Amino acid sequence: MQNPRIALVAHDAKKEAMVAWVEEYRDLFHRAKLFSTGTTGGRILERFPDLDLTRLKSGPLGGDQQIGAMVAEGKLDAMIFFVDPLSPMPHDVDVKALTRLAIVYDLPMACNIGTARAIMESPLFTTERVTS
Ligand SMILES: O=C(CO)COP(=O)(O)O
Repeated sequence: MQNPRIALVAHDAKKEAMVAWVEEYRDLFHRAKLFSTGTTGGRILERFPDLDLTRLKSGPLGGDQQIGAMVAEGKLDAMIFFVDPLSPMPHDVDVKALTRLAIVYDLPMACNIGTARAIMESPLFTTERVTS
């Protein structure tokens, strides 16, 4: 895929892991269009300022819902969302809604590093899609 459109989101306890994971795939991400919730995007851009990354609102302030709208409009090719399974979230309903939309629209979505690696190394990103 030439310019994959990828959403990157991480809860606070997972933000370091997200930045480290972006480092692993930085070559691919340099030709991707990235979209992140506010704080996650800020952390990624601090480390990789040259990425094409659009920061949306912070998750608890509507960022998850903005990404959900992109899913519903077919504007994403994959979503990587490192969820913190051990902390209660004030915006848990938004997280659930976002996950639900990824299922509804059959969007490849990873909630942990293992699945995120599997997606990035899948034919979706490693081979050119033939379009007619
Ligand atoms: O809370 C989030 C996802 O639910 C992430 O939002 P931030 O990237 O703004 O911290």
